[in-house]
Amino acid sequence: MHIHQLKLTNYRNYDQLELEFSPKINVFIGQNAQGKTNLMESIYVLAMAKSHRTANDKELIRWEQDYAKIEGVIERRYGANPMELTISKKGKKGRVNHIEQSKLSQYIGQMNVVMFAPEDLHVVKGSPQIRRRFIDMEIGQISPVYLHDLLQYQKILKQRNLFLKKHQGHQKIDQVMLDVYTEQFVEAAVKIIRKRYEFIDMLQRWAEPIHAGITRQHEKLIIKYKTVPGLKSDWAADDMKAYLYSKSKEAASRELERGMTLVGPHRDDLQFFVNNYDVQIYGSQGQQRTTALSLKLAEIELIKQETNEAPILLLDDVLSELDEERQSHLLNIMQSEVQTFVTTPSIDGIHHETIQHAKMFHVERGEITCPE
Ligand SMILES: Nc1ncnc2c1ncn2[C@@H]1O[C@H](COP(=O)(O)OP(=O)(O)OP(=O)(O)O)[C@@H](O)[C@H]1O
Repeated sequence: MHIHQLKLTNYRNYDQLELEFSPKINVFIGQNAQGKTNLMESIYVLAMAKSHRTANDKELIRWEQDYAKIEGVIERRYGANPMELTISKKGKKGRVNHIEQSKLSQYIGQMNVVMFAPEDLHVVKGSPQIRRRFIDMEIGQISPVYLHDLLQYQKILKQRNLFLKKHQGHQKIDQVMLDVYTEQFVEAAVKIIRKRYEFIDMLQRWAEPIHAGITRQHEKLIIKYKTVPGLKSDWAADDMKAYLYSKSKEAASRELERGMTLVGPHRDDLQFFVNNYDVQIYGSQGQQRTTALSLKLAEIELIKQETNEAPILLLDDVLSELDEERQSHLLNIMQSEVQTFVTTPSIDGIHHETIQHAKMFHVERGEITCPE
């Protein structure tokens, strides 16, 4: 799959912009704060209806404007597919083939992107929140219904937390009401946990050989999903629900003391092991980068497997952060059928071959020019 045309209206520092891309490699060169990340973000938002760097959609609208619009023509195996996303203060609307989608979960998944930005290098070392976000965004791409389930879970969690907060420190509470909340909570939580187990399992299958390849067979990468302690991945859904219900019951008095839900997938995490030691604690910076790179490359393969088409790869300011060997692993991918976008302040630190056949663009103060 590749994006052929992009049109931006009132998006961040772009007033009006129309571009045509190469189906292979596109390189955007520009100084700081000129709009390189904004452009990459717009392609990501066109696919995901969500930014990778902010949860506040209003930030995407050009200052003093009422709405932002991103339009793109996506070339797929079976033909061209126009997509359009409008972001206004009232919300977001997505169109595919000029038809408005009643739900954003129907819109997402039509176009697949993999973003590799400097913050992804922190997926190993950073907070659990970064890793949960990573899992959620990736599953969302291959299974849009997951995003719907996740929203549902967050809604129920919020209601249960409100109840606990309201009764914080109270001796007497409406036990029947709490049980109702807990039942709904468990039902939604188990859906999330099962999908995450499934995803991590697939990711592991791709990431392990990729990581071994990058490290010339010196390192074995294991990804471990940390969810509710004691819960087992091979249990049937009903057994998981019964277990989570009993764990919630057990935690109820502590939850009432603290005024929040203490057990559930909102506290999940990932752990990465290289040759059996925890990379987060013992890994060198280089090993953490290799792990992040293996995860991204695995994501590409996983999306290919699930959708039968290669996703679009967005490399925002990361190439120069990787040494020549790691760059060349990305280079191999870029030279295959993956359309790639690269941003960089200068081409000096980038492997020469990578950009030899690329389409080059210059970014300056919200304007993009293509010298050819
Ligand atoms: N909603 C907005 N409306 C107008 N301008 C915006 C908006 N949001 C961000 N900007 C401007 O966009 C510019 C930042 O662009 P961007 O983040 O793409 O930088 P960049 O070219 O990737 O540079 P760097 O390499 O430093 O990340 C800043 O000048 C910022 O003020």
